[in-house]
Amino acid sequence: MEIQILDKVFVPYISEEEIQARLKIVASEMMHDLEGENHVFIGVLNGSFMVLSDLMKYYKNPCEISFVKMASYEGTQSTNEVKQLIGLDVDVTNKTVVIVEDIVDTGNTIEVLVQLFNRYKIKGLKIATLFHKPEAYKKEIKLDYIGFNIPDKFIVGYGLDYDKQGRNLPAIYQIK
Ligand SMILES: O=P(O)(O)OC[C@H]1O[C@H](OP(=O)(O)OP(=O)(O)O)[C@H](O)[C@@H]1O
Ligand code: HPA
Repeated sequence: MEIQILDKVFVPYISEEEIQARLKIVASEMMHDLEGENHVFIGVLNGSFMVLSDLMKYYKNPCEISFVKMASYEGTQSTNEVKQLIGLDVDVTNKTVVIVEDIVDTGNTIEVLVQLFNRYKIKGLKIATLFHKPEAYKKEIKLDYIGFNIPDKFIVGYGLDYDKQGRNLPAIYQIK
């Protein structure tokens, strides 16, 4: 069923069940790769609050979890300027850092995050994202875990907003 958020109409795109099934698979891949490693998951607020919460319910290795807050989008457009609004509050020294994003679109945000974490003496850096738009991606940075590759169309739900609305939807909707 179509939904309206502010001035835009969205159509159902990826269901709650499809998201949860994919998260279980990604969590088990991560558990295999990170076994025995001292590691910390870093969610990128606001968008990643839902994916990190659900992903961690399926993730059984001992680990730390924290968040940073970055923002670059206004409405449906990237501003090309990524601001850090809440900084890092965990010691990442000698740990493997796993950045968890809801979406990697142009790659502007992830580029700033990689620069940020490379300033610390970390053991390694991995990037996980639930959604990725390969056609919009402008960077060379490798993404280690991708939930869904999607076309270059604006989506909303499951943490992702349109003008601050729609983050609470449990499924993903695509702009009509
Ligand atoms: O690859 P990019 O083009 O940089 O887009 C991806 C970023 O955009 C969104 O964040 P946004 O800046 O909208 O902030 P939010 O998480 O608070 O919604 C999303 O959560 C990613 O962090
Ligand atoms: O498609 C999108 N939807 C919501 N937020 C976003 N941030 C980057 N791309 C998107």
